[in-house]
Amino acid sequence: MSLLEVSGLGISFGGLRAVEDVSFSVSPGEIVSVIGPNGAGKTTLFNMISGIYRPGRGSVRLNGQDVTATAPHLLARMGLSRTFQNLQIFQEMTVLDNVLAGYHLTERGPVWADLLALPSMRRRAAEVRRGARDLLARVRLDKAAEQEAGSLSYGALKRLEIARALALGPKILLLDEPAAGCNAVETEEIDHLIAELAASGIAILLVEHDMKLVMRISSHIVVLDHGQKIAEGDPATVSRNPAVIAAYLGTDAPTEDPAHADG
Ligand SMILES: Nc1ncnc2c1ncn2[C@@H]1O[C@H](COP(=O)(O)OP(=O)(O)OP(=O)(O)O)[C@@H](O)[C@H]1O
Repeated sequence: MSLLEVSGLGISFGGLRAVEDVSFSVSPGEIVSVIGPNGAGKTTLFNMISGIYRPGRGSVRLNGQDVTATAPHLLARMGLSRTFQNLQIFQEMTVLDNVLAGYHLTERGPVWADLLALPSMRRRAAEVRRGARDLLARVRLDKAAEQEAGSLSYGALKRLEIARALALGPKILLLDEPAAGCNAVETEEIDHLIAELAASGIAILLVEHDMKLVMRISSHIVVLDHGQKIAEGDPATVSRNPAVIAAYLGTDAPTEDPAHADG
């Protein structure tokens, strides 16, 4: 069974049908990318899946359960985490504290236990710190744990954001343009990290403009244009699809023509 099932999802803003009747699914360990020219509806689709927008039509199922329009913090507890197109990092906090912030959603201990510094809470706090350090090692930022986040390179900040999303132990991770603004080396690091996360069994749903990255790592690609799904399939099939090529050639948006992006 698929981990995430999106069925007939749609939303309108005023008269504009920003997303219309979009369906697809994502299984554990799979990397599914959503691509399309600027304004195609990718971020809006992400916002509906992650509970930020209430869909006008259709449904989202997580592990067989209907989670349509469930609040983001509840979805996070149920195993769906996301990152955002614009960095959501606390620049003045340390790298480690940024990851620790990601644990808040799952912490459910009573406040009085915290205030009394009960041994159980101290043990839990130590466990969480160990977990946060393990996550930093996973994104290759363990040596920077005590540094101010603001001192990191852009690519490192993008990986830090992924580490924070991992704090919640997601079964599926939604990544909104994880390589945007990164140079070639940083993009390759993100590429390896995403592949490692998928290999560990996490399902990945990706929105990304970097076609080389998309074509290299995706198991499946969903193509949107003007809010509608115009194609889907493996990278080779999608990059040869005439409707996809036409959608990209009709705009200045793409980083690269998907038909020539496998090099
Ligand atoms: N909150 C909103 N209110 C009104 N219109 C919106 C809103 N959010 C998105 N739209 C419109 O919906 C359409 C889809 O936008 P969306 O940002 O989802 O596209 P996108 O594919 O993510 O684009 P990009 O690649 O530029 O990030 C656009 O026409 C956009 O102007």
